[in-house]
Order: sequence, then C-alpha cells, then structure tokens
Amino acid sequence: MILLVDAGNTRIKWRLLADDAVQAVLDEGALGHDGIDTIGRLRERHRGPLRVVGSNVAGTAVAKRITAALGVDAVEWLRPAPQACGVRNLYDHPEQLGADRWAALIGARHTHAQASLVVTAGTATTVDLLSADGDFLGGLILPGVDLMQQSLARGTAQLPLADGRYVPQPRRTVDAIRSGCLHAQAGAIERMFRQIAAEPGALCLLGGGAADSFAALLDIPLRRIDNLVLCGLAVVAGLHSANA
Ligand SMILES: Nc1ncnc2c1ncn2[C@@H]1O[C@H](COP(=O)(O)OP(=O)(O)O)[C@@H](O)[C@H]1O
Ligand SMILES: CC(C)(COP(=O)(O)O)[C@@H](O)C(=O)NCCC(=O)O
Ligand SMILES: [K+]
Repeated sequence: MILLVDAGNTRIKWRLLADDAVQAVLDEGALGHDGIDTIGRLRERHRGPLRVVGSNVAGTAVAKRITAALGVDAVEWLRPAPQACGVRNLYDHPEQLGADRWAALIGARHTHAQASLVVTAGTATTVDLLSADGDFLGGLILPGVDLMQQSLARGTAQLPLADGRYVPQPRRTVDAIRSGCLHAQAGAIERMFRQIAAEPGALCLLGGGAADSFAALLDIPLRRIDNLVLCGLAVVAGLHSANA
C-alpha cells in the first residue's frame, strides 16, 4: 500500500492506494492539526507494508508527528527540485517553492498537458502558471479566504468575524466583508489567467478546502479537482507515468 500525505497549514489530507496494477483508492481523509496523532488509526483498518510519500509545508514538528503516528521508519517527503516528472521549476531558488505547490504542478501536468493556471485555495491561496511545455513560470501567494476575513476582524475596531454571504451589491457589513474577500480571490485568479488565456486548451485547475466558496464566481475555463497535491504525489511515487 502507498499512503499519500498532503500536510498543509490547516489540515492534513491523505489518500491510501493499493500498490498493485489497479491502484484503487482504499481510503482517504483529512485531519486538523490537533488530530494528527490519530492518523495511525488507518493502519488498524489496513494492515500490511506501507510506503508513505508526502508533501509538508506545516513545519518539521508536524512532519515528525506524522512519521511517529504512522509508526513508519521514514516518510518520503517531496522536495521541490529544478525539474521533475515533466515539470521545470523556474523559481529563482527552486528549493524555496512550497512542496505542496510543486506536487500540485506535477499533478496538473499529468491531468492537463496544456497551458494551465493551478490554483490551490487553502490557508493561503496559490495561483501558479504552468506552460504547455511544462514550465512553472511563477505564481502568486495570497491570504486564503478565511485568513483574509480574520485579518479584517483582527486589524479593525468595527469589523466582526461573522458569516456574511456573497452578494453582487453588498449592503450589510458582513456581506461586504465576505463578498470583498471572495472577489479578491476570484479577481486575482482571473487576472493571472489572462497571461495564458490565448493559448490552446488553456484551463484553470482549482482545488483546496476553500475552492467551493468562490468557484462559481470565476468566468474562465475551469475544472474543479479535489486534491491536485495528492494527484501529484501519486505521480512522484511512480503510480502514474507523467505526461511529457
Ligand atoms: N472542514 C473544514 N475544516 C477546515 N477548513 C475547511 C473545512 N472545510 C473547508 N475549509 C476551508 O478550507 C481551508 C483549508 O483548506 P486546505 O486545503 O485543507 O488548506 P491547507 O492545505 O492550507 O491545510 C480553510 O481555510 C477553510 O477556508
Ligand atoms: C504558500 C504556502 C504557505 C501554501 O500553504 P497552504 O495554504 O497549502 O497551507 C506554502 O506553499 C509555502 O509555505 N510555500 C513556501 C514559499 C513559496 O512557495 O514560495
Ligand atoms: K494553498
């Protein structure tokens, strides 16, 4: 069996695959950081040799807790490289790219081998340009939807942390906050998409825990994908042959 682990700043997402020709998904889930130590329970349900391949952007303490909770000798943590699985990393310092972004780009390349905008809406939202040749050209990091809302509540006297809703012409404070944060996400994505819009088959691939909050606002060619990071980790683990 192969366990794929995407350790983000809010949640740990995991997927267990059979290590055979079919590569069926045996199980999957997500845990908050306070639940990391329970990840080992999947081994009670699925016994046998386990290889673990992961990406982690949540710090070394989280990595250690995951390794310990799984009771494995080591996790193969993905490190961003100048090139892997058909993707070239044009970051000035390739090793400084988030491992989750690197995995998502590899997953995107395998999913759609034309120009793509790879968006992961998590704690932070990342908006990454991937060329038809498999070059990661660069991308944005912005606060995720929740972080944007929290920062307004923290940094002002009058703005609450309350559940507003998206409306085109907000006339209540809470709706103005919610709509503003969702527009900020959608606007950044649509503006970045302009850089590839003229290319054949150009597509935005959108995933992450907060993706559904603004997906409907996007007026660009779009495919919602549950977890591109895990797809990319599967490619890295050698479970799929990468395109190009
Ligand atoms: N059940 C949930 N628990 C936590 N966050 C959730 C949940 N459902 C949706 N979200 C949203 O998803 C975001 C976290 O998404 P995720 O992709 O797990 O982030 P990360 O990779 O940064 O850990 C949260 O900031 C929140 O906006
Ligand atoms: C941008 C991120 C914080 C996103 O993390 P997430 O929202 O998935 O928890 C993470 O990819 C990261 O720490 N990146 C390192 C810096 C960079 O990618 O340039
Ligand atoms: K993210």
